[in-house]
Amino acid sequence: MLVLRDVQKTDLPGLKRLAAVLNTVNLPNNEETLEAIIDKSVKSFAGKVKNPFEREYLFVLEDVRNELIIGTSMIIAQHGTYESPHIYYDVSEREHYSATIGRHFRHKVLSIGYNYEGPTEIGGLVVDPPYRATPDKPGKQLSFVRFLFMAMHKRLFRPRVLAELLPPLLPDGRSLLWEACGKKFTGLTYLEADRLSRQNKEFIKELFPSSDVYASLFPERVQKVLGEVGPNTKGVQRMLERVGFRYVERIDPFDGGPHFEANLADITVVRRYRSVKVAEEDFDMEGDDVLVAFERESGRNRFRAVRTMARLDDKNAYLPARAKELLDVPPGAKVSIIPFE
Ligand SMILES: NC(=[NH2+])NCCC[C@H](N)C(=O)O
Repeated sequence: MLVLRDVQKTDLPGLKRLAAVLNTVNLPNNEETLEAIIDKSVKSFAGKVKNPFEREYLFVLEDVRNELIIGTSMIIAQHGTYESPHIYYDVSEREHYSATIGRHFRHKVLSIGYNYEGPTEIGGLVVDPPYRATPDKPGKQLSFVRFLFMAMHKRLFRPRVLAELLPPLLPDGRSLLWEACGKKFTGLTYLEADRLSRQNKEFIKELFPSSDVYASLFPERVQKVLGEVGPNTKGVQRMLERVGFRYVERIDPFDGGPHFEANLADITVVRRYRSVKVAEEDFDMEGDDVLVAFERESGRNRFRAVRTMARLDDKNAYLPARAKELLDVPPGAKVSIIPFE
């Protein structure tokens, strides 16, 4: 069985193993970066980062049979601050018409934009390949646990939630949009720029053209990837759409990956969030597929959640003994629940 929980300092080797097999920007394969992410998350869960909007939470999914970390996901309480704005391209359409020669054009125009009080961002979703597409649905668990956590702590998050989705990339990891645009203004490779942008965004603001860019100037195959997701991200896109996220006509200024957003309060599973007491009796038969979380006030590993069958009435949740054991929750304690369907 699988358990979702807040990352611990002791998870570093587990995360390194995962980062090494995946080699993705979502989980950088670099010890110092991983350490910094863990440290920030531990402080965030413990409330030791004073300003809630500076918190960043890393969830891990652990296979309890072999204690392997098989995936991660993140919540960044606010993406885009005064020191480090969230940068994007607004995608709009502009029409040109000449009466004298009778020509009409519809152009796609990219306009650079900045958010200084940005939305809450969900990201960093990775799953160990052998576990993908298994009946436990680890990817969906890691995605939904963020909605569960945000539903439990709405005041700690912004009213808008953003997901920046990965675009299709070339087999060698380059981006078609970057080759046609960003590279010409920065002199950097996509990988260099992507890495640098995690610490420093000044160079984007200074070097990217501040005026609008007509996408019509790009080769056809570049225009085609604007706002498209890569083949491995199609499932994520569908899942986000099912819970209420929409493409907001914004893309990543480097690679053209689309931005999907929703109001936190409107996300379907957030609306159906419930907080109830754990019943004395075990779960019997009829029930629903849910994600249940139990949170402790103090100590390490404050947050735990599992996917399980459960029956709910007005005040109580009837949980299988195994789920209670994995959550380490006593009868009568309050648990938080969202549907998993
Ligand atoms: N793929 C990238 N690194 N894009 C550049 C940064 C864009 C991102 N929205 C930010 O403001 O942080």
